[in-house]
Amino acid sequence: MRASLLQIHVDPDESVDSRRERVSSLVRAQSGADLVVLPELWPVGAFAYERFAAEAEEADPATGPTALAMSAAARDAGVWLHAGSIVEKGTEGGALYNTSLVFSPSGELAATYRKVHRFGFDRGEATMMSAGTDPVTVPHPQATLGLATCYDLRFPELFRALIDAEPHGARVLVVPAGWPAKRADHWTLFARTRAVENQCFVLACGTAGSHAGVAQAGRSAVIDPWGEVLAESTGTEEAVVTADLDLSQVDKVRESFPVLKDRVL
Ligand SMILES: NC(=O)CCC(=O)C(=O)O
Repeated sequence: MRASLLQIHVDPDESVDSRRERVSSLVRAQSGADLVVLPELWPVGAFAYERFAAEAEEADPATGPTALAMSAAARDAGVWLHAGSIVEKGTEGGALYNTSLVFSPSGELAATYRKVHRFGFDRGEATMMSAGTDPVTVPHPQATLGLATCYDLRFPELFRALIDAEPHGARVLVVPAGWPAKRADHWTLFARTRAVENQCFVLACGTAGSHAGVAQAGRSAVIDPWGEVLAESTGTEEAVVTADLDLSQVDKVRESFPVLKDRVL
């Protein structure tokens, strides 16, 4: 599986429309990849709380501008696209969600995932967005994908639910994020930890730039089931991080070091 992570520069000087067009072109340039991944809330910025309500949109490509643009870009490139997340305008009484969108190469919306763990404690996303409730896996033809978003990375029990999902547990964990530079070491530490403890690939795709005064970590990475970093962005600028995943490594690592079988609880 060839995976390309697009570490998008998000900054308030660029309009959402312009960024949407630019990101669509970047996705179209990835034809040949088996999976393209975008970061969390790249249209608006993960910390631009004051713009969440105004930029909220529908997850349906028939009505939501980001969903429509990403559906078309996935189809034109002929790729599976994890389009990162949007501020989703839910149908339930004005609720907002941090919702990831996954498109198949035909442009069909194959899955949505509403972020379960909201960041901010008593402010920001935690007070403005509603929480998702369900772990989501996606049947990519080469490997089942498990979805998580940014702050979710701090909650290992979600990842256990993804690898234990029926009928097929996740083998590639996809984590779009808008992770701040000041906690960049946590981002890389947790991404590698989730790979090692679940004996899975982890695709960790962050943003570049700075929005709402929060400088972003960048440091997107592709990590294998032994915890080795196959490819990464060492800088904080916009970047494309590409790696070829040997998916047979998941079974090889699980068989040669069968730690998952020793779980008691
Ligand atoms: N957007 C987020 O979920 C930020 C998470 C974060 O900053 C952290 O976990 O630290």
